[in-house]
Amino acid sequence: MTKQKVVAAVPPPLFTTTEVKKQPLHGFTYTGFDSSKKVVRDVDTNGEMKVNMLVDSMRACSPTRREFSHDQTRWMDQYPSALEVFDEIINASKGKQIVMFLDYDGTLSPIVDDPDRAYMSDEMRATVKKLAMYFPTAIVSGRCRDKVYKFVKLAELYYAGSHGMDIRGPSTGSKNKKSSPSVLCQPASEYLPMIDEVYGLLMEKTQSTEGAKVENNKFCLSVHFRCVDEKKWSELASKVRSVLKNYPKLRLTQGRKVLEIRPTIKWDKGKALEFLLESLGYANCTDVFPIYIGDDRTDEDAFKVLRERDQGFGILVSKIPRDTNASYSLQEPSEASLLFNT
Ligand SMILES: O=P(O)(O)OC[C@H]1O[C@H](O[C@H]2O[C@H](CO)[C@@H](O)[C@H](O)[C@H]2O)[C@H](O)[C@@H](O)[C@@H]1O
Repeated sequence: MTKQKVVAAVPPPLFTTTEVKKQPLHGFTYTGFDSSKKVVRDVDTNGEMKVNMLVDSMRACSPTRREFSHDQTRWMDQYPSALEVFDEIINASKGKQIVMFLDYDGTLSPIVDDPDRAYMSDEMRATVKKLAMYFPTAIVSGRCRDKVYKFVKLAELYYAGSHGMDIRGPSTGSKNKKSSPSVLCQPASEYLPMIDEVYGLLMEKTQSTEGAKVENNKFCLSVHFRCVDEKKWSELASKVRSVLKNYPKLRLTQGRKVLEIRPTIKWDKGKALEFLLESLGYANCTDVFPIYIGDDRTDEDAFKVLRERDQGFGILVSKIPRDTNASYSLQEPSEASLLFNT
């Protein structure tokens, strides 16, 4: 993208903390995929979600490549590789201000067994750094913001951690005297004590399930089952459910071999994208071109916002055909790096 004619980046205006209106409670909500690749939303009003339903969806969210191989060609026709249509993308963005939104895991770093070792390559870091010299660039991750910053290590970016519930702007100041960036948006701050409490309970409950790992992402939690024997998924699902049934203000969503627990507030990566565009002064702007690259279910909220705004587009990183609101696809993180260097 370095050859792209760039519209001068507008310096971001001063940010203020955003107040988010609290939404009514929805009880225990699960969002996931079924095997026919349709989005399923099962809300059990009594808070009694069946564990086997959750296990089914854990399986459906973890399909093997083999299961989908025959769909691949058709899917690639519908969601062409962003690398192949690069010129089209550049043409569509001409005269507009590109704003880049990048998911972390599975987009900038390859998926690995140990979430604490999901490092991004130096090459990818250099590429993102270059990108941020031309366009306002944000990392939008399910992870705790501090943790994702430790992986990315680029002070000039915007960071939206905890699925967008913790947003900060770039650090400013000289190399020797960096002024710490002010918090821009933390719509779920009142949930912190509850999240900490549930983290403790989940750690205790799941410690006997071999391979399970609970990650504290500050405003949300992850229960990883990538390293859990599939025969134990049901046991793990029961444990998670038994804790969550006492917390109707928390909901359960699902990512790549991970159960994600988060507040029921109506805030997601899509809202974070809108917040950042607004903060950058592009709320009602027609000449802005946001590009969002992500690999996970949670990135769909951002893809959807772009479709609804009819601005820019989403790029899904996936080797496996999936229903998506993105417009283009990439197979893996290394292709994202290739795209930026085209
Ligand atoms: O929004 P993201 O930046 O994509 O974060 C979503 C989750 O990413 C991490 O988990 C995923 O990556 C791990 C490391 O490759 C992998 O082991 C795990 O199976 C994946 O689900 C992160 O650890 C989670 O907390 C995030 O919610």
